[in-house]
Amino acid sequence: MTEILRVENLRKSYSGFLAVGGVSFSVAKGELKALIGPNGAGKSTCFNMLMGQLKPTAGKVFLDGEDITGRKPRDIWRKGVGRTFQITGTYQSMTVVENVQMALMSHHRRIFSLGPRAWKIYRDEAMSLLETVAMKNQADRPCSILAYGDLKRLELAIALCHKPRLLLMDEPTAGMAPSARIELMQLTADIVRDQGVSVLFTEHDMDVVFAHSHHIMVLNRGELIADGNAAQVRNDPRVQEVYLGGGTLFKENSHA
Ligand SMILES: Nc1ncnc2c1ncn2[C@@H]1O[C@H](COP(=O)(O)OP(=O)(O)OP(=O)(O)O)[C@@H](O)[C@H]1O
Repeated sequence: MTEILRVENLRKSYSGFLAVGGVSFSVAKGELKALIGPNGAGKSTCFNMLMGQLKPTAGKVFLDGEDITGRKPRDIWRKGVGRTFQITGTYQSMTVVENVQMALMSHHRRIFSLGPRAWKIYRDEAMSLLETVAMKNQADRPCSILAYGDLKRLELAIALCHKPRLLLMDEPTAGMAPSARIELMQLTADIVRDQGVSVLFTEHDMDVVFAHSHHIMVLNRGELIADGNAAQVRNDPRVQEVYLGGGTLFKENSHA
């Protein structure tokens, strides 16, 4: 297994309160890995430390072997760590393809160097990314009229503009209908398989988590209590205890 991300003994305390208490884990190249846990477990705190928004109290983060601990978010993003958020950050007045072109211009650092010609360039590349997320037929629609699930797929295309080696997805399916959730994660799994990108995501919907993740980590009160495949995590007594018996959360028809 080749690691893209390695986290060693990462800790964060807020005025003496230990939100993340020394977690260690890794994400492999081409892996789709979930980080789950009850509310307040420390998932967002962990993500924010990986992405540079929060400085760890202690511990190290390595990207492809390089120490990126405490680096600025923009540096980490430039090094190939992308992120999607719970709330989409698209420009509502622009069309779908223009939003992707804008992200491509930013990636190629040409955003301020072009005038009206801007919308002619990167269109083919943008259309190809829209094809990846099955949004090509909506390219010229304004974002303001898109369904929420389509906005999330567009956000994924925008994140891919920067050719991330690792993509962090914070509750990607929040606010979506159950069928759209499964579709979005299937799309993400296809991208992981076809492009070799690694994805680490947090999620509250256990059907989504158990249907698509290669591995699952469980955080509870800032401590990592499990890290394994679906069957290992489902059968872990500490995990079952945290999820109040598990029966209703870990469905038998989920993939092992
Ligand atoms: N800025 C802060 N100051 C003080 N405490 C904080 C701060 N941010 C988070 N916490 C606390 O740290 C703990 C972990 O919070 P965090 O948001 O990381 O959890 P989470 O697992 O992402 O939760 P959720 O699933 O509800 O988003 C919680 O007890 C939270 O109240």
